[in-house]
Amino acid sequence: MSEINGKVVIITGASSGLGEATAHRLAKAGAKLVLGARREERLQALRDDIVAQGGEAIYRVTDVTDREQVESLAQAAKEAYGRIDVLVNNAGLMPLSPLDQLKVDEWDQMIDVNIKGVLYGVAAVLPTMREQHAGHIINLSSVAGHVVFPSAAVYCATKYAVKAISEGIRQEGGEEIRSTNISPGAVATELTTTISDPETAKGVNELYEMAIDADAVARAIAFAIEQPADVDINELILRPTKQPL
Ligand SMILES: NC(=O)C1=CN([C@@H]2O[C@H](COP(=O)(O)OP(=O)(O)OC[C@H]3O[C@@H](n4cnc5c(N)ncnc54)[C@H](OP(=O)(O)O)[C@@H]3O)[C@@H](O)[C@H]2O)C=CC1
Ligand SMILES: O=CCS(=O)(=O)O
Repeated sequence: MSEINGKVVIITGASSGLGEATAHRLAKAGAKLVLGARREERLQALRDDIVAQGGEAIYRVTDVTDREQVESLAQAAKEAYGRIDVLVNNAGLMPLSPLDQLKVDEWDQMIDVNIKGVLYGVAAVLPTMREQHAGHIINLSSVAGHVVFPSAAVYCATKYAVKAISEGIRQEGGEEIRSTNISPGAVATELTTTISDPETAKGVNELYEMAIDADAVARAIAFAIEQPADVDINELILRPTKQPL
């Protein structure tokens, strides 16, 4: 039986894309899921789908920029299932644009969701994982957390930050807390819809013609979780085979 079976897994940004695909894959492997995002109707549909297929899931409407809401998501996991085994810190957005356009509100939003949201997730689960003497935090960085490219300075900065946070968790986690940094390249999701600059959107959408399916990332996440407790998969980079970046 898979190591995933019976594990309590919180997923932020579960209402679409990688979060949704991961929820489906982990539910099939027997995980007990706690789903968070802002769009309730999407979460409800996902929960219903998982339950209809014999899986276990609850959801809480969660904006990861609000620390109290992230704490409530973790609390819901403990109330429903008694523990937290894994947090998939996945919620994120990518409104790319050249720095000269000074889209400072979008810079703020990326910092709030992609960095502070991840940290609020860590703060919400770490005390419980310490009490349990076990836990696993999986953060969604990106290829953009390894290379910088034009129009992506702030997005890349957030994903480099996520990579640093993952390594910090690994170093401080000791024997108890596993830390996995997942860095995908182009994956077909709703991510590019957050780009408000038409020129940038055009270029990115051309790159994303090669995008791979979200389940590719879900499989990588499942691979990290299903390792035995003494094996910590720290870093996974996965791209479309033909992605040059
Ligand atoms: N797709 C790709 O090519 C790649 C994606 N990634 C990363 O993967 C992660 C998931 O993105 P992906 O699935 O592709 O994109 P999607 O746009 O499909 O999903 C993003 C998810 O984040 C949620 N979200 C956004 N803002 C908030 C918020 N304030 N609070 C809570 N949830 C929020 C959205 O839910 P809702 O709007 O309902 O709140 C949605 O469920 C991101 O961190 C992204 O940077 C990394 C590399 C490549
Ligand atoms: O996060 C996005 C993936 S890529 O466009 O940087 O490869």
